[in-house]
Amino acid sequence: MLAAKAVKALGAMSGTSLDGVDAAVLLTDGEQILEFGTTGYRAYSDAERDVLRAALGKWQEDDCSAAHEVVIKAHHEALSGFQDIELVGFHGQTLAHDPKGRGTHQLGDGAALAEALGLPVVWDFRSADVAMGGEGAPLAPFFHFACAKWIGASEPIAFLNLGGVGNLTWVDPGKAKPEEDGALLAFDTGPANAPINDLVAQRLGQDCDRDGKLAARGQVEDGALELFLEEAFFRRIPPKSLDRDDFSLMLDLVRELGDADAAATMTGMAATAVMLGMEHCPKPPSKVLVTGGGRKNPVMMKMLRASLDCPVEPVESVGLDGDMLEAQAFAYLAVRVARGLPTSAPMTTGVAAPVGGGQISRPEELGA
Ligand SMILES: Nc1ncnc2c1ncn2[C@@H]1O[C@H](COP(=O)(O)OP(=O)(O)OP(=O)(O)O)[C@@H](O)[C@H]1O
Ligand SMILES: CC(=O)N[C@H]1[C@@H]2OC[C@@H](O2)[C@@H](O)[C@@H]1O[C@H](C)C(=O)O
Repeated sequence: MLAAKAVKALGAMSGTSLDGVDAAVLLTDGEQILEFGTTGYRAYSDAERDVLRAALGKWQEDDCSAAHEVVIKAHHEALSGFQDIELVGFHGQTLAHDPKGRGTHQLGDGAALAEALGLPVVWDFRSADVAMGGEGAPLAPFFHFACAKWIGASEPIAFLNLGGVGNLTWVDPGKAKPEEDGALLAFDTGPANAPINDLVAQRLGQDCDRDGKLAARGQVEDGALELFLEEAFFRRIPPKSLDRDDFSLMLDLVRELGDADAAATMTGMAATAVMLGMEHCPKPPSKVLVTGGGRKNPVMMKMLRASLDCPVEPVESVGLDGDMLEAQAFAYLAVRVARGLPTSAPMTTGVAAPVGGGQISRPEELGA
């Protein structure tokens, strides 16, 4: 059999924290990571972020035309400066996620982006999984499996993404393929940065609790934490996923607290949710590698280290880039889609059988 061709793919992620578009190049055959490439970031302006925020929770494209313009413009700018790209993986902006009800909504027409960039674009990664009974999220786990191989892991490890929402992937690197039974277990752990961002935005007009400085001055309020942990979500057996605002009750739980105690309590809620999630893993991981913006919050990292029984390190400790892992993941998944390989499996999303999500749009000049 011929070896699969290596593809220079460009992935783009606009995450739930609404900070901007991450872009990253990856050379891959859709199985192995062959080389990490250049990266880019295009921040949303405050005005753009307000437009996106106003569109959260919306399902109809007609109700989101201003947000759609923002998403396409920002991605066009974020993705334009790269050389020799063969394929783009475009996640889009999640506006709403209700896999057992209305479905999942990632704003962004990949066909429009393909025309704008003059490149084939893989997009709509989550719908096929949801249509087959899956959660449609998280989708980075197949890439985490490839990362575990790339770093030469020999023991089970976990990747923890602390974005707006948190998600955990337990990996057994001894398995040959990610869709194999026992290779992966993945799920959203709970809210991570999104509610903290919302808290400091409402109370202080800031975009995040930078370096955990506010939380560091406060105390976790145990009563609020206990009420939070009563949420049925934490008792659900994974795979399971969340919408960005599923836990908006958190703001009510800390309403009476001062700013520092409220930030500390919310940070504690995110860390404790991870600890509870860890109990679902088939066996304890040898370490937890943390990716996403939350790894830059020392208070969050300290709380995680205090509550987990294994080393907790940023992914940089193994040579990965925690700001770009999700963008790289969608470059990787795009190549898998192009090759007809699955992108999720029963133990990553709860889907009935391994499935390849995503559709490919080619610009007219390349032929549809
Ligand atoms: N220095 C820092 N101190 C504290 N928090 C930080 C810092 N840097 C980033 N963050 C937090 O990380 C968030 C961005 O994280 P990330 O880019 O991983 O999220 P995302 O990709 O938008 O979300 P998701 O993974 O849920 O889609 C910021 O909104 C902020 O809350
Ligand atoms: C529906 C959706 O967009 N979910 C995001 C969100 O942000 C983190 C977590 O919740 C994860 O489930 C997912 O993103 C990552 C990239 C994923 O699919 O792996």
